Amino acid sequence: MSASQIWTTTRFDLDLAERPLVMGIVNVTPDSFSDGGQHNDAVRAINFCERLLGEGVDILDLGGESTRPGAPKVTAEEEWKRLEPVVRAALSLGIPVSVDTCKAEVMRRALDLGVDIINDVQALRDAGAEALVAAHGSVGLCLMHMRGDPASMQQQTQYTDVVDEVRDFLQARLNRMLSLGVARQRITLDPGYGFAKTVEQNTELQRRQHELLALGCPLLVGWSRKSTLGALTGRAVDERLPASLSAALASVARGARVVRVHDVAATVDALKVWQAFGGPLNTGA
Ligand SMILES: Nc1nc2ncc(COP(=O)(O)OP(=O)(O)O)nc2c(=O)[nH]1
Repeated sequence: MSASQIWTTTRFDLDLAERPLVMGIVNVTPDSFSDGGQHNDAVRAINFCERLLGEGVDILDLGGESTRPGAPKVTAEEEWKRLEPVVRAALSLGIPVSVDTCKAEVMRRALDLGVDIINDVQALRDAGAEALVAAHGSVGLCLMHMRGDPASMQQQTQYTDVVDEVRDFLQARLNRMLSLGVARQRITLDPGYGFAKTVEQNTELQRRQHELLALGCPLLVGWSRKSTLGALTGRAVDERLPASLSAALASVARGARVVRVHDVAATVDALKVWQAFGGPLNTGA
């Protein structure tokens, strides 16, 4: 069953997905950490969406503000000005469209246009975001772990046990949204690789990622091109495709159901081979 079929029938019930899904990153920003400026206007971003469709993407994730460490804040007006034409065009492509935003105002405008998923790296902590999403009964959600904001998060890496504390955070956010009536099958959870975590903490979280499966929601992960992969390989941000593919497969082997990536075609190929070779899903190994 394709991602679109899952969406039309069950609205983001990933338990029906027969394989890990590929979420393609479309950053309509001048300053994203790896592709900033490449799709920074509506025409180029829309063309990129169409290219990703041809490469086999399952979900488009549209972002209008960088979340890299130290990224400057963008107003809701500016963020939506960047996103609106791309959202409108992406919605006409017939595959699920996600908007990557922390702002309730941007969420509202995206939901009014009919986007399928809200992907919030701050797990709906903006005023009004919880109620807004809960009121939209069919929208899919990704709740991610981070601390602080892009300006402060890398100063907040003090954990007793990073995996336990990420799990406890996600459990609390999940419980909150369930208490507001959001159906569990609409929710994915994300450990937030690269957010308020050191290289060692990111790798520890990966090694024990399967422990997050106890939360009972599909995991969405985003390793693509991130600085931990650079630290492990010595590769610059534009040389991290092999590392990104390896990290995506490692995450899938430990239970991830959606991988959020820049390089869709390569990831689709890697997952095809992994699946053909009997790659188990959610092994927890
Ligand atoms: N759910 C989820 N969303 C995310 N959004 C942005 C980034 C950062 O990557 P990118 O969008 O490429 O960079 P930037 O934030 O600089 O635009 N990572 C994640 C992630 O790991 N998980």
